[in-house]
Amino acid sequence: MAAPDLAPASGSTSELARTIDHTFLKPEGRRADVERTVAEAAELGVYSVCVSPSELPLTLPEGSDLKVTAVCGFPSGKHASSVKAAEAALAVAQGADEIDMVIDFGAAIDGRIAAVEADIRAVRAAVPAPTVLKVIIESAALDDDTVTAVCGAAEAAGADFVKTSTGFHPAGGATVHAVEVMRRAVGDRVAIKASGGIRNREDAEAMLRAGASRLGLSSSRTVLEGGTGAAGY
Ligand SMILES: O=C[C@H](O)COP(=O)(O)O
Repeated sequence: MAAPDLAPASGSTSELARTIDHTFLKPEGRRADVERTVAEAAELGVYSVCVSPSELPLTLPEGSDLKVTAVCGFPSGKHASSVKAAEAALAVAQGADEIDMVIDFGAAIDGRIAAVEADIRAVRAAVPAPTVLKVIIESAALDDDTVTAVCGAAEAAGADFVKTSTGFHPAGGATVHAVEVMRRAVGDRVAIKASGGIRNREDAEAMLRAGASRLGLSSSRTVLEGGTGAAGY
């Protein structure tokens, strides 16, 4: 398993940028939107650019150290495990450094945690380290006990990160409370990514203080510049 990325929050804008997966996942996204997102990610100095798997391979700016993140089983999580595994493996073959997979959170609500763990294990087996595997639990759709149980399943299955949200669920996105519950569940053994609905710097820094070490943001520029971003993905 890759070493968890647990660097604490720090005050500088460039250090905040290095916690960000700059994200563009709009279903109606066009190639020019993705190219703009990649260029903006490089300009802002963020950690990675996060896109849909059909956008891979990406052309990165010359000399850039930008990482590539692809989502998997996104956004519903209701894909067969073998399909998620194949999707993740293809994304890595096409240049993804990190995979953000969505669990079957309906199964989690049912209490079928062993099935959730098996689903994560299937993807982990398809994309072993050094690929970083993040597990999106859609925390706003789950109660705290279920969030805790799913975090345990993700840890047991070898995930590098647990991640709050897709940003697509009507129940909402990341909250400080969810990050705190996740931190209690995984300690410092698994890293935490907060994503979905983070629109300003104050909220971004609150997530980091609560225990996240990575942020998923479509409003990266506005957040880094201290403004308030619009809803988006
Ligand atoms: O994982 C990333 C999310 O889709 C980003 O959500 P957002 O558009 O609310 O920042």
